[in-house]
Amino acid sequence: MRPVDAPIVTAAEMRAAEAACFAGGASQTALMEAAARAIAREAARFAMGRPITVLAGAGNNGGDAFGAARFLAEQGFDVVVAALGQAGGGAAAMRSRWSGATVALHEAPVRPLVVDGLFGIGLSRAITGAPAAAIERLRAGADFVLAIDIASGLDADSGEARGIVLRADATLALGAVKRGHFQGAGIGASGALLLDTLGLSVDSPVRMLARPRLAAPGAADHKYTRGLVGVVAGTMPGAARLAAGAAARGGAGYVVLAGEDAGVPFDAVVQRAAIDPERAAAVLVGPGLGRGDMACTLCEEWLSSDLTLVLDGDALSLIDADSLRLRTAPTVLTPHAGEFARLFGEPSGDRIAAALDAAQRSGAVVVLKGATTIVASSSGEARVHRPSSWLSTAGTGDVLAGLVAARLAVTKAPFRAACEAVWLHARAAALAGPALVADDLAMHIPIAIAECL
Ligand SMILES: NC(=O)C1=CN([C@@H]2O[C@H](COP(=O)(O)OP(=O)(O)OC[C@H]3O[C@@H](n4cnc5c(N)ncnc54)[C@H](OP(=O)(O)O)[C@@H]3O)[C@@H](O)[C@H]2O)[C@@H](O)CC1
Ligand SMILES: Nc1ncnc2c1ncn2[C@@H]1O[C@H](COP(=O)(O)OP(=O)(O)O)[C@@H](O)[C@H]1O
Ligand SMILES: [K+]
Repeated sequence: MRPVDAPIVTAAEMRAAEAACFAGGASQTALMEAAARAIAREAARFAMGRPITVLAGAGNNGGDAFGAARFLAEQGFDVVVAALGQAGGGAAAMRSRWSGATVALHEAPVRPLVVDGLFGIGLSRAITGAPAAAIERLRAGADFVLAIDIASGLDADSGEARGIVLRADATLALGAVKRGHFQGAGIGASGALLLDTLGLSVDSPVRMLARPRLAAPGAADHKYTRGLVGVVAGTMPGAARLAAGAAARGGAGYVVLAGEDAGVPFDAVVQRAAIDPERAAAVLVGPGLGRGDMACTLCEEWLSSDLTLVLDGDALSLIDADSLRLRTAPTVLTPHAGEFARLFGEPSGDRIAAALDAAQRSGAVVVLKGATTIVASSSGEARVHRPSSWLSTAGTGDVLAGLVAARLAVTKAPFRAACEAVWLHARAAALAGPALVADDLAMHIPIAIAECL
């Protein structure tokens, strides 16, 4: 199945869940048989009758592979297993049940479907030498690679490549999806992500972002109760106008664009005026703000206010992460990788862990943007989402910042608001389609909202 709202685990969390399952009386062989059956089911779908090469390493990932080969052969598929090393532990039992053709990895025949059971969450060092050469040869010749649990060569936590990676067209995650599927080289090397939980009970405060449930305004609502968003314009007023337009379409009742050079807003609900602190439910500071003296002063003024803030773009270059802890009102930060590194230091491999650390340190909700976007709260919750790569165009971050401010004004709940905004932003991108520009994105927000009512 395609995972939705699924927990995302580290290798250590996965091993703990497996251990709890065994402590509850389940046998390792039974779990591996269930895994093998699930892999054979998916492989059969992708093979469509074509010959299959199954790669089997020495660990349990290889055990899953030997079991899958047996089930596929029983269904009549032409299967060869290419093995690396001597299977031990539970994998040895699976190997002993396989009586079909087996060759060494370096002799693996190139076939249309390759099932990758070389290494899973137990990868402990870089793949180099003869196995790396075999991987390159097989990938070049295969039409389709199905990875068992995780593509071989990916670090299960950070998604970083350790030596060569056998890039997959689809990955069947076993038990739970892993952090490495969403990060680093794992973004490009996992292909379509599928999940079989194998009946394991896994929970985590880190989950895939699900479609939010939104409510239409109530009969008693008016423009102020629905939430007034203030957007502070600076030296590049176009960015603030874009954010204001997104905030207006994101459900805010009223949007005020403030600044000397704000220009004429192009949306009826966006007024050019000063932001009334008594009425503003959320204020966005940063898109196109500039970094000069004026921008510094504005930033300091808003930071010292007791208003809910979204800090984006230039504001993120003018603030100090630790001073945010002094704020009494909620703060949401929306940095891209460069802004994040400036504020909190270069993240180690695991960006999810880095975003959680940053949220804890600053006390703010952190939206770490990129090919995978992570929403992290200071209480240790995170939601992870992979939007369309067509978002990688100027101005889409301003749209997201405006959306966060709008959802904050509506919900008054920072983590929830950031999650809603990230989902709506990605959905609007999917609706806008290829070659989108930031203005198209804003136009599609109402359709994305309609899908959540
Ligand atoms: N527990 C269960 O019942 C279930 C587990 N499941 C499955 O188990 C998988 C985890 O299995 P695992 O822990 O055995 O580790 P795995 O990924 O097979 O690799 C370890 C082996 O590879 C070797 N090795 C590592 N790096 C290497 C390198 N670069 N080059 C060469 N060798 C290298 C390493 O050698 P060592 O480091 O010990 O020298 C060891 O021999 C998991 O992803 C899922 O598929 C599911 O079916 C659910 C049921
Ligand atoms: N490769 C990518 N795949 C998916 N989304 C991306 C990718 N690169 C950037 N994005 C998204 O595009 C937006 C860019 O924001 P940002 O870098 O702040 O740009 P800008 O400041 O020009 O608005 C973010 O929402 C980010 O998640
Ligand atoms: K694998």
